[in-house]
Amino acid sequence: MPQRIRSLHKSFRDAFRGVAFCVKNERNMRIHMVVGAYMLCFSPFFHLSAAEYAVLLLTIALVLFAETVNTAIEAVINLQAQWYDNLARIGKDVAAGAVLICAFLAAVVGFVLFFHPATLLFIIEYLFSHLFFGFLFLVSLPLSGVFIFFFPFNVRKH
Ligand SMILES: Nc1ncnc2c1ncn2[C@@H]1O[C@H](COP(=O)(O)OP(=O)(O)OP(=O)(O)O)[C@@H](O)[C@H]1O
Repeated sequence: MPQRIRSLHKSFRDAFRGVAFCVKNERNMRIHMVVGAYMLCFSPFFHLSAAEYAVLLLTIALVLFAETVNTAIEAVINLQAQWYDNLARIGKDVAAGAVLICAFLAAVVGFVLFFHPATLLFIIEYLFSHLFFGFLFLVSLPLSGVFIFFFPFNVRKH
């Protein structure tokens, strides 16, 4: 493999490893992923426009971005501050605050795009009348819980 391709391949591999680290070690990351996945799965019921889909995708990406940057900041702070340190606390609190702001924004976007009581009722009826999808939805709930709280099952932090 030529050197340039190899270095491109390596940078992608490193970036994927970073994302995988967040998914394995950050429960909040898994919560954001599950919520984002449900939003995308149910979005066809809401007949979103292209612009609304763009807002939805950007919002999901923003929350995942904030969580990954928060994880990176935590790791760098841990490298420097092994013990209690006021600046370390401020750095971690501010980074967590950035995630909170993005999650709050995502909740508002979700409310604006998806709070249509008639459509929500239709979805419930749909899940009851289409047993396959109803079954899939029911099965997805405990699986999501297991993914959020128990994944990756046997990997220790760091
Ligand atoms: N070295 C430290 N010195 C002072 N306070 C700290 C230190 N490490 C962590 N803290 C405090 O504990 C909080 C949680 O830090 P921790 O490293 O456990 O992050 P976390 O629980 O993984 O956070 P998140 O849920 O955002 O990923 C921080 O927001 C900070 O207030």
